[in-house]
Amino acid sequence: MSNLAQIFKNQKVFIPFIVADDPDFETTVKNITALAKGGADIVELGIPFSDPVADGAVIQQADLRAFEAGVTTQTVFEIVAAARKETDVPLVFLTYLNIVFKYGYARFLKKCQQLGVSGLVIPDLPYENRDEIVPLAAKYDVDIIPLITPTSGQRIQKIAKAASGFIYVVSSVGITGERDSFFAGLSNLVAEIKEYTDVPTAIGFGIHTAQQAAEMAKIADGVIIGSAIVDIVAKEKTNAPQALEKYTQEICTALRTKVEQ
Ligand SMILES: O=P(O)(O)OC[C@@H](O)[C@@H](O)c1c[nH]c2ccccc12
Repeated sequence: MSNLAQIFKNQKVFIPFIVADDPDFETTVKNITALAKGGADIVELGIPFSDPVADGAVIQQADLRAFEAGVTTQTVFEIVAAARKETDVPLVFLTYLNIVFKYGYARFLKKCQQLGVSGLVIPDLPYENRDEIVPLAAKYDVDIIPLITPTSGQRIQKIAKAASGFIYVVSSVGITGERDSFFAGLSNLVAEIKEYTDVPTAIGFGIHTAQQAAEMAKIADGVIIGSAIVDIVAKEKTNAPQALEKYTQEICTALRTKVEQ
């Protein structure tokens, strides 16, 4: 079982997402540390990309702020190295494939291994193209986290069977951003995945309140929140670390008490 999968063994898992270098290097390092302190089990760090096709406005704006700060893939690795002096929280990257390709697959994966980045979520890598990176990633102990969406249909079985780390279950059809309702068949979708694999599941897309997080944790093994957190970073700027720690505590309390009592 991979390091990431192990994290899901004992409790519902919370995975907050932030964009690297939004709004700057130092704040990102502090934000990662604050999320860990607040109780995050895994931090998902987004590598800014010029064509983030799966992202809504909030994350697109965050990518632009990071570009203004001059972010490169190298900067993102430096941010992780700096954060690693403060925290050993498990990390995964959210990255579009081109960033990894451009850096060089082996070079990128080696860096991940050195810095303790345990997985990559690559939204524009379809199952059918996984051989592009999955076998190489395995050599560096990096899980490529597959996404399953409400439209995955016939492909669910093969995606689930080939998964490692955890499976990212997309809560609704569309792009990232806060929502008030989710795909109605979500619990059936997760149940179907569970027929094929023991690899844990985490639901993301649209979740922003503690109540929603608790509901999702009844369905899956973990919950991912991005836009709501990125929004806090945008509003609080250099005060973001405190605000993120508090928000993370609230979500973790909702996941671990309401659901499991
Ligand atoms: O922002 P939301 O709706 O809370 O969704 C999580 C999400 O931000 C994060 O996992 C993510 C950011 N960009 C993505 C692109 C594709 C899939 C997932 C993501």
